[in-house]
Amino acid sequence: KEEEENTPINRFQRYLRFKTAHPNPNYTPPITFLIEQAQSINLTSRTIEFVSGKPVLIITWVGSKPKLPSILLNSHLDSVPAESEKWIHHPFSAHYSDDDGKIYARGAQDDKCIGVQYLEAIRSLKSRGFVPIRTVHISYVPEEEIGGFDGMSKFAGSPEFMELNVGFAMDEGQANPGDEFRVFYADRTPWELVIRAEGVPGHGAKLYDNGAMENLMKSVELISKFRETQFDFVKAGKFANSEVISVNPVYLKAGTLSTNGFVMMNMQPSEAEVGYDLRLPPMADPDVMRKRIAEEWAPAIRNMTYTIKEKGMLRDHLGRLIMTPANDSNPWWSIFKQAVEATGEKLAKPEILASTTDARYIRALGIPLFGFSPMRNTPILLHDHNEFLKDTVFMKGIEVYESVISALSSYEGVSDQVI
Ligand code: MET
Ligand SMILES: [Zn+2]
Ligand SMILES: [Zn+2]
Repeated sequence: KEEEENTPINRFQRYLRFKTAHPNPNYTPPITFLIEQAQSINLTSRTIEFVSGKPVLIITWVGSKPKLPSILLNSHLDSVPAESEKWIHHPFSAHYSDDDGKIYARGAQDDKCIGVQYLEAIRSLKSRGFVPIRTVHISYVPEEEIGGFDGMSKFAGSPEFMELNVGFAMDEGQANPGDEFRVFYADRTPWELVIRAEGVPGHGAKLYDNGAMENLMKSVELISKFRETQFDFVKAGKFANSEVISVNPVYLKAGTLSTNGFVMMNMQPSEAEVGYDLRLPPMADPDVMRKRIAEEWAPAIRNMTYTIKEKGMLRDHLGRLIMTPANDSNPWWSIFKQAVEATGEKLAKPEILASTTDARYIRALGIPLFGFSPMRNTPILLHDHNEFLKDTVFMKGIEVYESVISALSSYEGVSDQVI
């Protein structure tokens, strides 16, 4: 038992058991745990609360040339909710069986694995006497799953972040069912699209034009057609999921309520509303999208209005697409790739991530960043039931990070210009 308590797997289980799932993440216990871990390997840590109750933790390993731009390894503390009754093991038990080696927990893949692997890799490098040239910072941020506004967005915009003098960063990626590790050089940008229709109400038995529901349904059909054309490119193998525009309905709201809370079934309502999760790849033209929404999906001539909440940006303040070059023009790419390959592993072709991470706030500052979660031969289970990671995959990830962190922190080159 005592032996078990000192293994990397056990430390991973302990981190997984903290309830940091929305809607009520409690960030204090995992931060206390991480600070203890940092102290056990003589790393310094500090916590900053940009928003009360939503702390950011920064753990630091000072390099021998601390004036060189640093390396930042980021992960988020929070996770999405889990419907425990639909799991085979409780999502916060971090159930681990020696038989199949699977560790079940919400956050096992997204993204508590990397949060622990960063520290375990450093623990191992330290035990071997490795000394970094560049300073390495590890950040743990809250609120990623709800957009990062009270987390990484505030952190990346702070003087404290500027002082870290970050030259290169890494953040979460995604699992691969195949043999290679995946790496991501950009994210898609999320838009929350809400479309509303208004019209005259009418008797449920009456056929008439320009009712709110009828007008909203017309738009829903048009949007479904657009969704289909995008999906067809994916199905035909022309583009990856992350290279097209996705638009998925997430709620519908309509109906006239009677006093007891039931919908009046004989009443065509005067208002109706639909909400979509829309994601744009970096190369998409947002103006074309806005025009399509204004003219086709929510035209004023059909008494429709809309709002778009852009939860990210496509370009940085200099008007450049927010992407990190994943080729030899970027020295960090070469160092990263070689470091992964030095462990006997292979990298898949660099990709755009279909979803969205806090990486966008760091890349927007002009800092090169790759998304990477070293999970291969692993089904993609983020936000799904029965999220798990195998012990062997977790342990291999530590070895890969040892190689990556030692290579990145040893780079003395001058190519530190913000790209
Ligand atoms: C909407 S901001 C990003 C939150 C989450 N990571 C997602 O991709 O949905
Ligand atoms: Zn994540
Ligand atoms: Zn997630």
